[in-house]
Amino acid sequence: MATFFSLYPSTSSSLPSPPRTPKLQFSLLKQNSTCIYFKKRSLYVNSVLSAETDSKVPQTVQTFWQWLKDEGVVSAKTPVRPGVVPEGLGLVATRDVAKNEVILEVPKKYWINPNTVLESEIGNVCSALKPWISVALFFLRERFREDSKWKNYIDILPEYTNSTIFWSEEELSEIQGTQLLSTTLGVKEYVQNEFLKVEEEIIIPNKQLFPIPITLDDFFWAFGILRSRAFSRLRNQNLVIIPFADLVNHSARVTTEDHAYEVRGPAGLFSWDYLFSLRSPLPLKAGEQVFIQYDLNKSNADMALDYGFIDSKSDRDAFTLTLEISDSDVFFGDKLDIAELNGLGETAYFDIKLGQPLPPAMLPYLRLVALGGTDAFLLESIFRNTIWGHLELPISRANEELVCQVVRNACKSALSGYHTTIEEDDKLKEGGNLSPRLEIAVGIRVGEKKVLQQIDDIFRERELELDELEYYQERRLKDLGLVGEQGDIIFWEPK
Ligand SMILES: C[S@@+](CC[C@H](N)C(=O)[O-])C[C@H]1O[C@@H](n2cnc3c(N)ncnc32)[C@H](O)[C@@H]1O
Repeated sequence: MATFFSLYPSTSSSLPSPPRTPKLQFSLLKQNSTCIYFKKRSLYVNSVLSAETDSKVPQTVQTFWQWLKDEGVVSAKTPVRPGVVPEGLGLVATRDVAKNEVILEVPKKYWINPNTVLESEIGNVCSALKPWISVALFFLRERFREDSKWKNYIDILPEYTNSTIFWSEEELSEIQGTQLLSTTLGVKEYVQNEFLKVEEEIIIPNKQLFPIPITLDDFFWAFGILRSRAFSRLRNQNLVIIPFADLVNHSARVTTEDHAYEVRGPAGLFSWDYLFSLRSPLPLKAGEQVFIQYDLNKSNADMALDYGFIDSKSDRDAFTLTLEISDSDVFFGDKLDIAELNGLGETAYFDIKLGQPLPPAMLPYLRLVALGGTDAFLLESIFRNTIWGHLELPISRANEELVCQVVRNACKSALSGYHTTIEEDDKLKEGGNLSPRLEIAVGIRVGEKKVLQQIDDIFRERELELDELEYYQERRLKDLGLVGEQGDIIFWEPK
């Protein structure tokens, strides 16, 4: 049966998720937080060209295409070919293609996943490794082998992308103050630590399997390849690279994600196998490029880190607020208990998107964290089953005011960490002519600032309404029938 999946989403894949980024001041609120470069194929052409017919398609791509033909993966009926496109390499239609028509099928024996590694010569030494690390080592070993079965494929892979993990210090300074910078540095540190571990435990003790030294840069290359090209959510496949299918580029014009399926079908002359089957989400004319949607849920920061480009849709602009119950809070135990009863923890992450309302649990969590003083009675165990309902509405003026102040201060503090203003960035974007990496940097920093501004606006407006809001005590009196129409308190006088 067909299974829905998309290019590697950060949550369900075996690839590591980026570490959460550092925090803002005060434990109430903490902050988290087109193009591709090739070593062997030095090309950057702005037209859509296709293999075989075009001398600009590098020899490596021609050889890869011939290999796919020889192996029977493609035939004269295959309606796409690799082509040079603005995004690097891509898939180009060789004839008109209907919407949802199957454009390619790749048999399972050409997929690269942790099982491929297990069945290889390094399978024994890699079996206990994290899936992404074993696949990374596999790629690196195959990359250096002249007799590799995968040589024709590995030869067409880019040397690096515009992912922020490949940026120089100078380029990274353009995202100063952003959550993306903290995430990027966190990911780089994580990858480096994993490399040092695997080098000591696997690579060095098994020199016969890894005769050519593997450097940290090599390891980053493999990480970048997996991060930008792995498909996931395929049945039982959290991390899989599908050569040929991984040439497909992303377009925001595609708004659905269900283009790829795992099917059973003929895989060669006499055999059947699982096939990775890709459909074109858009109708195409001959010569046009195939696009898919990589992941509707990724923020622009995720896209910049994983793929090295960002999308123009504003709801990709996001900022993650990290809230925390301080362990020095006298009510720490009760607050944690309440948070856990409601599916949250000592630390909670809230992804806020431009133009979207705040996540529903954010205000209750903020009120919980800020709860104290005369409101602390609500933390008593008799309220445990009803407290979250109370927290969904304002508790007291003091509590609501504290929440507003803390959020606004945190937003202001975060906004002061960027080295440019929204206006300056908007001007740079309008001017155009930015290098691909600067375009990402400007897009990310202006997007984050706009979200922070949006959060600040929400809590500024709330501050202005503090006198009009209805708080817990009034609601309680109303429930007891002790407040009149005008909000006046009805005193019960015994007859
Ligand atoms: C799965 S690969 C697609 C094939 C790739 N273009 C190549 O040359 O090998 C994903 C990479 O393609 C590039 N890419 C895909 N869609 C893009 C887009 N809309 N804008 C810019 N680059 C894109 C990025 O470098 C990304 O990391």
